[in-house]
Amino acid sequence: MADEASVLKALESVAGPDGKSIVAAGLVSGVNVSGAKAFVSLTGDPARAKELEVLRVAVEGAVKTVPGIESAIVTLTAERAPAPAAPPPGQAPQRKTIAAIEKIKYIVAVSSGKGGVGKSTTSANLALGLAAQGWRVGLLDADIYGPSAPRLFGLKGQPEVVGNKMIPLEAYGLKIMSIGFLVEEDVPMVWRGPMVAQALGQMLGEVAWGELDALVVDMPPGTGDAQLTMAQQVPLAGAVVVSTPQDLALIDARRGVAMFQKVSTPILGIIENMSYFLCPHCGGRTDIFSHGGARQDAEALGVPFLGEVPLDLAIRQTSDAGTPVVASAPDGPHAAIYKELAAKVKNLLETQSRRAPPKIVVG
Ligand SMILES: Nc1ncnc2c1ncn2[C@@H]1O[C@H](COP(=O)(O)OP(=O)(O)OP(=O)(O)O)[C@@H](O)[C@H]1O
Repeated sequence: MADEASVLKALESVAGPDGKSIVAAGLVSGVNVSGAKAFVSLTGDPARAKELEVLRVAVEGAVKTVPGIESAIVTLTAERAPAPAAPPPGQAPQRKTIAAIEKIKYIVAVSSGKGGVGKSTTSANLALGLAAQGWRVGLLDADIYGPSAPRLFGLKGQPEVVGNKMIPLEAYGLKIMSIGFLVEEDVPMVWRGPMVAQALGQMLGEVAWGELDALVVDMPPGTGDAQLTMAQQVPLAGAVVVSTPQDLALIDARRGVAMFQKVSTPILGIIENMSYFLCPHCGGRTDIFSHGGARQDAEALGVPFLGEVPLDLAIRQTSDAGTPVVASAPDGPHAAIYKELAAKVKNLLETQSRRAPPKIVVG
């Protein structure tokens, strides 16, 4: 079976613009083999974009000669200049967009300041809630540290590649793409900045999303470099920040809000997850953590508070069984909560002016 080493070996025979092997010249920034598919990223000087494009085709040909490889996706990533300093007050930062995603009306990030607050569960149910409003919806699981779409939607297998595009998997009417479909589950992933950009670029620009009203992006938790890179590179229409009521999570949520503000992405609002406990036996409500913190935080930060989702056994069980609650019990009380949140998000997206269409910026 083909592996990264055999692909890299084949790449050694490809000469770069200066005649040296592209491997020796350091142009290969990532190689990933998944079954019979190879993903190769080339990183080079944007001033040589034309030469690199010719090279991309040559690399594709070379990779396909490796026994066991049936298709190759080769992408070009511009060498990133150091992150620009904060823009002058009142001026939006320059946005580097790595892919043209013109058929997607709104791209919405779902983010959290820290892990484990239910960001993925919220993303999945929010996406289903938007679909329930009649929208065509995609879900991009960009959580490179712990992709959860395979578990949440009970999806296994790899996306088919047709031409040079990956076909998203489908579940409950959503088009779904996850980094978890591309890499083995138990392979530890170490992500450097350019690889994050590369992976995201592939999942956005090299997936046949088709026409979508909304693409919900389940972001990696936290507010570090990877998250900032993503927020900068995706032409986001807005961001939803998920938080739990504990103080620490709220401090992190504030950081999450600040991160999007830094890259001039409108915050659509904060959702408080695991806000209160609903007893499955008596239906009684208990505020396990001090309640209302996210609402107060949202008010203090001047961003909308979208609503509360209870800590509820049915939500956990359905999420972990691959049947998110909005899909498995669409008329139940939990689905009603998510649908209401989705209606608010839809309304905010529609009322807020649409961002300029993304441009491919090289350099
Ligand atoms: N409202 C809720 N009620 C009950 N369980 C929940 C709720 N929201 C999420 N969970 C459960 O909490 C766990 C963590 O949720 P999830 O994976 O969505 O979090 P996350 O923030 O995406 O985590 P990570 O940072 O690890 O990606 C899961 O087992 C999920 O089923």
